[in-house]
Amino acid sequence: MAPSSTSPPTSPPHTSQNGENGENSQNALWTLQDVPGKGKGLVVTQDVTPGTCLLSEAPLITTEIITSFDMDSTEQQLLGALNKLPKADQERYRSLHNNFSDSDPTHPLSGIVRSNAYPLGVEEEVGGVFADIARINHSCRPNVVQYWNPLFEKMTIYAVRAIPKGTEITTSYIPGGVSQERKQILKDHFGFDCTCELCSLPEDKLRQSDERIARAEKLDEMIGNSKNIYYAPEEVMKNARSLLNIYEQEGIKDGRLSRLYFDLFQMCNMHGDLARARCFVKYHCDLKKLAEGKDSKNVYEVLLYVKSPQKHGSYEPDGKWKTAASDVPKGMKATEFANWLWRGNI
Ligand SMILES: C[S@@+](CC[C@H](N)C(=O)[O-])C[C@H]1O[C@@H](n2cnc3c(N)ncnc32)[C@H](O)[C@@H]1O
Repeated sequence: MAPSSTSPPTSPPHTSQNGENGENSQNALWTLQDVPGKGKGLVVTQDVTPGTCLLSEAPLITTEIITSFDMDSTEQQLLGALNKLPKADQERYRSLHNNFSDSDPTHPLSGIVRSNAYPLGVEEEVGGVFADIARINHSCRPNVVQYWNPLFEKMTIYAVRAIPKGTEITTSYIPGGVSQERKQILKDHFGFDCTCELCSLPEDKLRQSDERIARAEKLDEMIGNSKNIYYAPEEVMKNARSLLNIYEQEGIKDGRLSRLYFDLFQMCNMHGDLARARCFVKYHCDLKKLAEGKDSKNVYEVLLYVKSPQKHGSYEPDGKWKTAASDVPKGMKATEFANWLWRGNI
């Protein structure tokens, strides 16, 4: 369980936003509260189901304005950008947490960027500071996923697991890894010692989790290797099933899971198996919808392949696993279907 707080809320409850057009619903979904050992955090005020949009927010400031590596100039550029904002937004920015206020007291605005900015897209250099999203603490087993929606120029936060009332909303600031690596990155880049539910497990449980994650990384590497996909697809299928089991055990619901399904989609397509390709791309698409909303650019892009997997560049019509997209079996029991889907590797 993510930590929850019994402290009184420090702001009134906030409403959900549907992520499609930013309209507010009437539901108060979260409040800003003190969270023991982590400063402030966002805590849900009601049970939240997976796929709920908890926040959809435009940045107060983006780091596009930063053109210098010199800290004094960076601070000046941030000050210039901040002064252009309405007074209330300036105050919201200045009130955000700065983890570097002791080590670098002369650059407070830069310290706020370093402590709170999110990249605006995958492998994107430009970051953004968001007034509410900045209050979400990190967990190595998070319950939400953040996604920069370039179509609306907003960061969205969707629940990817059920979040019981009173539980803190947590996201991951990093891509994953075993506990020692995670701790090191969080310390080096964000300046804090992680106290999340995963890092706080008893030693033996943490060791077991680390072993699973290390094995998952090896499997992921094997599956991502194009030679294996081409020459050893049966082996890849078996390893993918094992990887899926680890993700289930570890509660991993982020991009690693949706990428696994996309890899399988491409592999089945490459071997002419349109029926399984269609199933795997559908699972990928469903996960993207859950984590990014149905108005995500990534969802629009893959919907075409759910309908017509052969339109993807990976399709090889004379592959050795040849099936038609309409060959997906109907009316099977779940175990029978899984046995078909995984080619017996269940
Ligand atoms: C982006 S801010 C999150 C909101 C912040 N707690 C606040 O009061 O505004 C990141 C900071 O929160 C704290 N924090 C976030 N996740 C944490 C975790 N898992 N363990 C310990 N501290 C955490 C650290 O001080 C970190 O530098």
